[in-house]
Amino acid sequence: MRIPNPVRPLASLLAPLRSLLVVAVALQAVSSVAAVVSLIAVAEAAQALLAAGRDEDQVWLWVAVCGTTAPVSLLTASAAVTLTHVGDARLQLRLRRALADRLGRVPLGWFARRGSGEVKKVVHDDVHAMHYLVAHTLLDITAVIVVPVTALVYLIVADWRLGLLSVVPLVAGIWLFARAMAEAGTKMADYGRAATEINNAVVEFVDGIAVVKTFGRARSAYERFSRAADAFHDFFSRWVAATTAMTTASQIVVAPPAVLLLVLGPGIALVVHGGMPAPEIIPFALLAPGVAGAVSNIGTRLQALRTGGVAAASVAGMLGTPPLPVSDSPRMTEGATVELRGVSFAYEGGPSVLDGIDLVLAPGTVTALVGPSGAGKSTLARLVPRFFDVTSGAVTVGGADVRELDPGTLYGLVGFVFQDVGLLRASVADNIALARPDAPREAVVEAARAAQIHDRVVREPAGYDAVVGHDVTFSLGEQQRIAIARALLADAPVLVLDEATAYADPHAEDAVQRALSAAAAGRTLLVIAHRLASVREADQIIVLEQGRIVQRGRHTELLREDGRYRRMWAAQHSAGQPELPELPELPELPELPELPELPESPESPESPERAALPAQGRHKEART
Ligand SMILES: Nc1ncnc2c1ncn2[C@@H]1O[C@H](COP(=O)(O)OP(=O)(O)OP(=O)(O)O)[C@@H](O)[C@H]1O
Repeated sequence: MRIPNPVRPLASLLAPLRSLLVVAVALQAVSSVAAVVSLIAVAEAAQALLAAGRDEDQVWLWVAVCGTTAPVSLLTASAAVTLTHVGDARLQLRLRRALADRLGRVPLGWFARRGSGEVKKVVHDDVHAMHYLVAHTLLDITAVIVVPVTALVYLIVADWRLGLLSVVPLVAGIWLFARAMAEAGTKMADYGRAATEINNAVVEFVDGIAVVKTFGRARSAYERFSRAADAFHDFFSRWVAATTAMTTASQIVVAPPAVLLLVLGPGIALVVHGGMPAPEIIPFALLAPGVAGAVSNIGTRLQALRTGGVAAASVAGMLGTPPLPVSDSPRMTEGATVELRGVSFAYEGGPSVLDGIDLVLAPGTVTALVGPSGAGKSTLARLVPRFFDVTSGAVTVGGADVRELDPGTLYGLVGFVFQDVGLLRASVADNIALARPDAPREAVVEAARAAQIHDRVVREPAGYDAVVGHDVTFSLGEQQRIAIARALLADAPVLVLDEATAYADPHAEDAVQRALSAAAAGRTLLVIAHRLASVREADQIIVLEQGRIVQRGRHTELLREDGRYRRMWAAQHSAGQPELPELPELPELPELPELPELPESPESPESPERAALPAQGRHKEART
């Protein structure tokens, strides 16, 4: 079996434990030698007993040697295992701390490309997978080497002819095992492919079960899984058939009966023909099976080494993730104006996603980002809290480039509510007070009221003490309102909201909009909106298309222009409101200058366009 390159990361991760592991391995070596010596002592005592002219002192001497080395072997083995476990506990703690530290310093955008499952696998599973390797495998490998070597040295000294014969099953076992593993090694990639195909088929089948069933595809999805399972079975059968003969042969030649037959047969012949005294055959009966027996455990040890090595490579890979560069001399900020100057951005190795963005977000104003799917709205919004660094240009908050701000300062300045809210398994109150754990309950409730989630929370018997995920499960819209409450309580002067109302139910949406308008007072608010109706009152609307700003202005101004915004508005209203036949007439909109003269809405005096829509239409605009 090929030991893959993960050995290098493994060695570097284990470097701080080197001296401890060296001592443990040395203790294990002593233990293995002592174990062999105690067997030698038994053999020698037996020979002394059976020898002509028995020397009783000699017998008792060997009994004493055995009585000493056996406990020494046990004690040193225990000490070695204790040391490796201590080292393993230290290593796990150190790795988990280092990983937590690194995860806290990588760009937030790094997480966007990875599922939480992948991060958990490395931080928990892979670190744990290294346990067996550090705590057990190193010692096992030491024993597998030291025991046969010590025994062979003794046997060769005792009788070189039978001693050399004892090497034969060992060498034959290793050769056959290596052949079996070489065969397995070439097929390892095929094994991985077959296993991945099954995985994908299962995930497709289970994840998409509702969709595939709805569209009558359950049978074909199941068939894909079935085909993958059959293919895996066929491959595995061929693989096992190809390697079984060699593996079995290697096990047979090192099995004690085979070894005894091979060594004792000629040994007895030697005794019969006077080539050696009969008692001298005893050490070979006792020790020769143990020499070759080491091979039978090699497979398990190598597999453990390989698994630990692969896990170490993942851990080392995550530890090697470049952290977000942090300025040595962080700048101070003044005010909460956000500015993007000549900003261009491309994801790593990808095409340009934003190009030449110039934008100023003034405190106390709401800026809405709109545009077709994939235009770059979320990307632009994420540049402000520095999920990613711009490719060129600069993003400034309070006059300071975000790259020159201390991350703590930046997150204190910029609050954000994105689509993936991520509530913690903690009480509702703790979830809301995440950024201000010492906030009084009244402040938490006030924020929840403003975010229109208070009524829902108090419907729970435990109210604000209900534990999310245990006592209460919130809908996506409710989760987002809790996140809004969290952002309001954090009271960051700049607030970035990505699809903040995407999941809100129609009844709550107007209220959330009002809460956000209130939150905007004095704040710099950047909102991504798919529903144009929700941002009609924004101070400026930025229309993005293919990463460029193609229009900017207020709602009424943009409707007057013959541009993307007006087409989007028309599309949303014609798609979402068949009851508004006049909306497809929007090309007539140059007459809109008349709009300010429309009667004011009683609920929303500053929104004449809103008042112009029939009440039922306000909630029915389709998303882009
Ligand atoms: N993490 C990422 N890695 C690589 N490319 C990405 C990543 N996130 C987004 N993109 C690409 O960047 C472009 C802009 O995506 P973005 O999510 O910013 O658009 P959007 O306007 O917010 O779209 P939507 O309205 O559908 O959410 C798309 O082509 C998208 O495929």
